[in-house]
Amino acid sequence: MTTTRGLEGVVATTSSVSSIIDDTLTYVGYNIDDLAENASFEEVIYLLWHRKLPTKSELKEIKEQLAENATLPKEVIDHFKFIPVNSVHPMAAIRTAISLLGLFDEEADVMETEANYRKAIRLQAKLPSLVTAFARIRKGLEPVEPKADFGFAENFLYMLKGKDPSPIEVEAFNKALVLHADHELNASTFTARVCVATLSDVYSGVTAAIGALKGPLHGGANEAVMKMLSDIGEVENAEEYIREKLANKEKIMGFGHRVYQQGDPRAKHLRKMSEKLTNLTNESKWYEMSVKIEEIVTSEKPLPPNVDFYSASVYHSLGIDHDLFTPIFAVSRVSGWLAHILEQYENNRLIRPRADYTGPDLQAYVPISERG
Ligand SMILES: CC(=O)SCCNC(=O)CCNC(=O)[C@H](O)C(C)(C)COP(=O)(O)OP(=O)(O)OC[C@H]1O[C@@H](n2cnc3c(N)ncnc32)[C@H](O)[C@@H]1OP(=O)(O)O
Ligand SMILES: O=C([O-])CC(=O)C(=O)O
Repeated sequence: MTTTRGLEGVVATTSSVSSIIDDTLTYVGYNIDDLAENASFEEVIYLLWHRKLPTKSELKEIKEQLAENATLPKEVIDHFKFIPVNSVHPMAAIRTAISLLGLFDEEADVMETEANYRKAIRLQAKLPSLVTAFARIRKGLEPVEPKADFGFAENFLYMLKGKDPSPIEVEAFNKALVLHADHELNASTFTARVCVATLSDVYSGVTAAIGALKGPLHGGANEAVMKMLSDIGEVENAEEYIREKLANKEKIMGFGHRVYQQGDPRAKHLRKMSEKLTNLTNESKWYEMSVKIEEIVTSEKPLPPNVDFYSASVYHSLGIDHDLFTPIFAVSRVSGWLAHILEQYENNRLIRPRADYTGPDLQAYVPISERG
């Protein structure tokens, strides 16, 4: 048997959802640059789930379905009042809350295609409500209901802050949602597919995926980037901080990628948005510091920034708490997880690789009475 550490380069499935070929990312054949500049997140959800862009009436319908399904069961809101909201990480709270949501869905274990699609709508609609309700309850505030005439990005910011966001905030947030929606067989999506390939349910798949996204080598990197920027504090401290980390062979969060060789095509969109937003908030130091870090890292190593690097200063400029950055990633990526879960069910086979055993040779069992 040959082993490939971290499954690098292993092709584990076919998929028609998204592709990364020669450093170009496409969703169903549409270039990410095109989608980032032009598409609403709702269009992208539809695209990922149906493998085609929606018509006007299909877009209207999915928007209505998302709006109708955004309300959380009272028990799920109430449970936030009984957990240590001020000490748990929001990703842990959201992971548990998604699992809890499944208990209130009568169709949770109905495995028919139509029922799975209805659950996908419910999960996509409810995740923003969950994240924003958690964020408000821990501050002693009441959750805010979404507005019927707001789109997905606008409603998220509205539910989070309780006031109407500005057009530039909505544009930035929509772009971030579009850019994070899917990414071929990344670790959390693979986790979701492994889970549901046992014919487990959609809620289990999404709960498992949230657990995988939480780690700092994956989605958790965006929060870690903001921690690094905050630790550096001022642009002039960046050089010494980064060079010392590199000399100690420590990882610089937000850099490197398993698949991209030349760079992550999503990063440039977030970089542009970071420049725009930090100027507006009179905190351009976060953008300037990020650019400085990029210059230093790329002068030392072939490690371009990934999607998590500039998203940190974008979310910070939108006034979002730093520990909500990864839950926001989940609010977007759940669309991709659900597309892959539905695809996995369509043509399922158990995912079960092998391990190359490296433990001791065959040993005789020694009874406890004869052991020290
Ligand atoms: C949405 C996302 O998930 S994007 C990724 C988000 N994660 C991060 O930003 C965390 C920082 N980056 C990393 O840890 C890695 O680049 C990963 C996890 C993204 C990809 O990892 P892998 O393909 O497994 O590469 P691996 O971790 O084996 O690194 C290969 C080499 O590059 C170095 N390297 C990789 N990333 C970094 C980094 N960010 N900073 C410094 N060195 C790095 C490693 O130290 C290693 O060096 P070595 O060969 O001298 O030991
Ligand atoms: O593809 C990966 O390994 C990680 C990533 O960039 C993503 O999930 O967006």
